[in-house]
Amino acid sequence: MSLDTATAAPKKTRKSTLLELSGVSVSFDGFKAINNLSFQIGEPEMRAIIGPNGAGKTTFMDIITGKTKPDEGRVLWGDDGISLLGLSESRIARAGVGRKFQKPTVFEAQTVRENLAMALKAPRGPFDVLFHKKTRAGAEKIEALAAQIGLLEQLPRIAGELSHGQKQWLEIGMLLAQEPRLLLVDEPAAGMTPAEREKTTEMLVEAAKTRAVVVVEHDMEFVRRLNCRVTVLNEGSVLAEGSIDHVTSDPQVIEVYLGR
Ligand SMILES: Nc1ncnc2c1ncn2[C@@H]1O[C@H](COP(=O)(O)OP(=O)(O)OP(=O)(O)O)[C@@H](O)[C@H]1O
Repeated sequence: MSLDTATAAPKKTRKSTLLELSGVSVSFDGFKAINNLSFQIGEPEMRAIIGPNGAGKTTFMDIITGKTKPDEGRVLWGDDGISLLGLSESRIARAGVGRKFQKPTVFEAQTVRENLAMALKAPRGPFDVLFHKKTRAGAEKIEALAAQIGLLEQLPRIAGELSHGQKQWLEIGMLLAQEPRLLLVDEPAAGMTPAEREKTTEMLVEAAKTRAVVVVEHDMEFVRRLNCRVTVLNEGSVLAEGSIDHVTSDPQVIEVYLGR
């Protein structure tokens, strides 16, 4: 070992943890939808979540965004490990958690440009008032975002005229405009053509270079192309975690999910 290597500061080899859930449980009418769940994601990182219907995937995301408060456990966020449990949904959104639901929710009567402009100007948070003022920097940012989501040519179009896939990308762009540190994406590939799926993969992989991205998806080919660590949920807990090859060869995963 050279002197230089020996005296150099230790290299940061691990991603820092952005979000950590530990021992989280939540029951609905006595039914444990989430059962002693522990989960960690770093920044940046891409993570896929798979699991059978009713495994708790939606509830897991609802807990992160503050829509559902757990009965037990901890949900810690950011460099200082602050608890998200006492925070409202809009406060959590402002802290940097963005969520993309399965159904696209863009402003159909506005153009693609207007949709992105509103998202850029909007204070972070689902119910905050939208207001906007045109600036040169804003126009450049809109174009950069549109390029990122493959909609540069579509900027003047009314969002309602876009294809399903394009609407999904527009919404991803609107979320990225808010610069979330964690982006939660629910079944992005649903209803998309193979070409659209491929573009969506590229977009998410790119987004995950600078932030944490959690993708809940049933389409295993799509998950494989994300080329990331996979967490398998079942009955509200983590059943398996690791590479796609690791989890898809796990006999328990095959039994509860893949072998259906
Ligand atoms: N508000 C609620 N009240 C009662 N039960 C609920 C509620 N929300 C979820 N559940 C139940 O908790 C379990 C987990 O549901 P969840 O929607 O989180 O699963 P999921 O993995 O997202 O399923 P899917 O793949 O079908 O979307 C299910 O059995 C569901 O019926």
